[in-house]
Amino acid sequence: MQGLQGDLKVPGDKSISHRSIMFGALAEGETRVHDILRGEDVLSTMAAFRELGVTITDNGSEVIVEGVGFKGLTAPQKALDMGNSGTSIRLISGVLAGQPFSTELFGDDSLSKRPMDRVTIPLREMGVTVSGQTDRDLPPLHITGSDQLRPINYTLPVASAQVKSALIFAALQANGESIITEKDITRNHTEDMIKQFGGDIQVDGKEIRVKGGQHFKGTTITVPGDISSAAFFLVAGLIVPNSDITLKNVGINETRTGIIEVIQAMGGNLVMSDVDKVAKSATLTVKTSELHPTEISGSLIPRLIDELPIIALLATQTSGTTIIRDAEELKVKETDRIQVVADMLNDMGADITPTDDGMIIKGKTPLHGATINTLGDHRIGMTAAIASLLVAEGEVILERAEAIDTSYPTFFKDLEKLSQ
Ligand SMILES: O=C(O)C1=C[C@@H](OP(=O)(O)O)[C@@H](O)[C@H](O)C1
Ligand SMILES: C=C(OP(=O)(O)O)C(=O)O
Repeated sequence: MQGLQGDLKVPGDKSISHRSIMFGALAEGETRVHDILRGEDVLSTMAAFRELGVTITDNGSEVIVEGVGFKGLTAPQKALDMGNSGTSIRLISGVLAGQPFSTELFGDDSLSKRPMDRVTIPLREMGVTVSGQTDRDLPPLHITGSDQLRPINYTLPVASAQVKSALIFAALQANGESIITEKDITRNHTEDMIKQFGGDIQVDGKEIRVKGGQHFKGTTITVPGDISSAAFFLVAGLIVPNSDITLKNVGINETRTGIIEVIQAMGGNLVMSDVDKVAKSATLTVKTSELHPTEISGSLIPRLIDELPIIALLATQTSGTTIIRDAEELKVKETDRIQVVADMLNDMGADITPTDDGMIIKGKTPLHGATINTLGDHRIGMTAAIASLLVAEGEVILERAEAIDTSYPTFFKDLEKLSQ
């Protein structure tokens, strides 16, 4: 089998890209964003802020956001389309919490099945009027914010950076100091960015303190590559025979590097170089490796939550049984990623038992061709595409492959580059 060879700069981090638009809009003055991810989800965030009266221009080399400050957003003329993006709808709900006008937020079929009660419950406590569909507050959401928000002291019932970030955006507009306590530490890009925009936030382990009434100043942001996108090629490099690939400028924020720890625990040949501690990025080189199983659970889960579909594929090529626990959050992503990943890889010959909060994966299993439908989930699509590289018999037909544009529009071009 011909291996994957060469190097690649993976596209910008999706979480940081969303937030650079949001903070840029809420800051005073201009923000310039380099290497932003131009994936569908981030385009949804950009379109929403344009509807809220913010001028955002993309000249091809950088995105320029003309900040209006927390008081400068204007009521949108139409409902805001959040597309497929959980991050957009939940974080924007927190922004709108402090805006004294009404907004409707809606999304595609997948987003319309995702629970929003995790943000609406605490936002109501702060004084926001918000309603959704069914008892889980599914989208569409109708939000009427308040310019007299009460601060909140809230312990998150789920480990979710989206809920945490929505509450931080609301807290920044409240009358006083809020205390937000995490269930487990999750990605901290919102906290990092508040500091980059000249604001103040106190973090002590899982406890976060935020004062309302802050002013942010526009700045320049360079978005590092997305480790969640790099993950597909890290795994490909480890499991496709005769591979040796280098991924440059990959974000290595400590709240996102769970996959690196899993690869190391499995004995994978991964080398990190060119570490830039300020930009929080590095070069990662992987080579085809013999792997042994590990258990993936507890506080590691939020640090690799979006990588679990491709980690499941990795585990199918590992000699022994890999166990994933404590990952029930996977059920409320773009699809039920426990069931959909197990079904897809089992259809290709894997041995995966889905459980209530994870998977039991027995390896190594050879994989064969199958028809796979992404069901509109980008990470399912990319996992299937990498799995197809191992298929010796039959072919993989990928239906609804366009879902991949959500987070990685140049995925197939990059795969082709490494396949030459
Ligand atoms: O805050 C963010 O940018 C994200 C948080 C995670 O979601 P949860 O907060 O629902 O875990 C992750 O799955 C998503 O892709 C991006
Ligand atoms: C879960 C994801 O994104 P979101 O929640 O923003 O839709 C993801 O990118 O895997």
